[in-house]
Amino acid sequence: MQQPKQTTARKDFVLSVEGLTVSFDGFKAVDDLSLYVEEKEIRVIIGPNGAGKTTVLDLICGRTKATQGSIKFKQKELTKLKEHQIVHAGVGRKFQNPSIYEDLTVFENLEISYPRGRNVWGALTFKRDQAVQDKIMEIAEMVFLSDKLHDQADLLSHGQKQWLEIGMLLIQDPELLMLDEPVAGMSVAERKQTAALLQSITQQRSVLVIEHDMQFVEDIADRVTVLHQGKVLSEGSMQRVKNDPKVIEVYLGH
Ligand SMILES: Nc1ncnc2c1ncn2[C@@H]1O[C@H](COP(=O)(O)OP(=O)(O)OP(=O)(O)O)[C@@H](O)[C@H]1O
Repeated sequence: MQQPKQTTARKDFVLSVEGLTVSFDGFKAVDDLSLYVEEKEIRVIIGPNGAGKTTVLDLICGRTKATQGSIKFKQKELTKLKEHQIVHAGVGRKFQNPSIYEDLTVFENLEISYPRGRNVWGALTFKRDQAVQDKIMEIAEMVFLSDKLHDQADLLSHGQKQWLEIGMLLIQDPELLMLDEPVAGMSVAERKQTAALLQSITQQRSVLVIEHDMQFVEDIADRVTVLHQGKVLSEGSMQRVKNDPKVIEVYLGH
């Protein structure tokens, strides 16, 4: 039988996770997981609490080190890299709570995130040349904040803060964007706008999302991976997984 760890990642997958395992004191939070994400795909990971969803994102972004297995991003092995090297390779990660600078304006938050000015001093003192300005305008428009550019970030609504953080990741031009429950706490209108935002992001990039809101998942997902006890329980279109008796039993039926 062919072992997953010995297979070679296909070139057209932006992300190939194979045989990924992490044990915490003998407990396998992620257990021999394989997952393949295509270019420009929106993949949603769903599953019950404790299934290992957040741990998978932690492993991909290097926050948690794998016990076994491989994570290839465009042929580059991520399990050997440090968190900042993974960001540099083109993987952006948004956590559940927005980490924006509340006392800076929307413009300044985006400017600080521009790759040329990674630290606060560098970002605030470097010349605001036209290319940076143009990029900030483009991203602000994409994340529905062009009329808020000069507002201080703490004045934004919860949803707008989430969009700003997505904008701060987009300005770094990642090829893979990972989002942990991006619409939690958002209004219905904001959820719809976020779905549109993800569609526009995947014109150029791939997105990996953890989400519990099934309507949102249905609106955005190209494919859905259902995790259960650290393993893939089911995978495919939303239509397919929501009719899968195993998924209904452990997750959707509750
Ligand atoms: N650093 C850690 N040390 C020990 N156990 C951990 C650690 N991180 C996660 N776990 C355990 O691994 C399991 C998977 O957790 P994880 O947060 O990935 O689940 P999840 O699917 O994201 O759940 P939820 O939907 O509740 O966020 C849980 O049982 C959790 O307690």
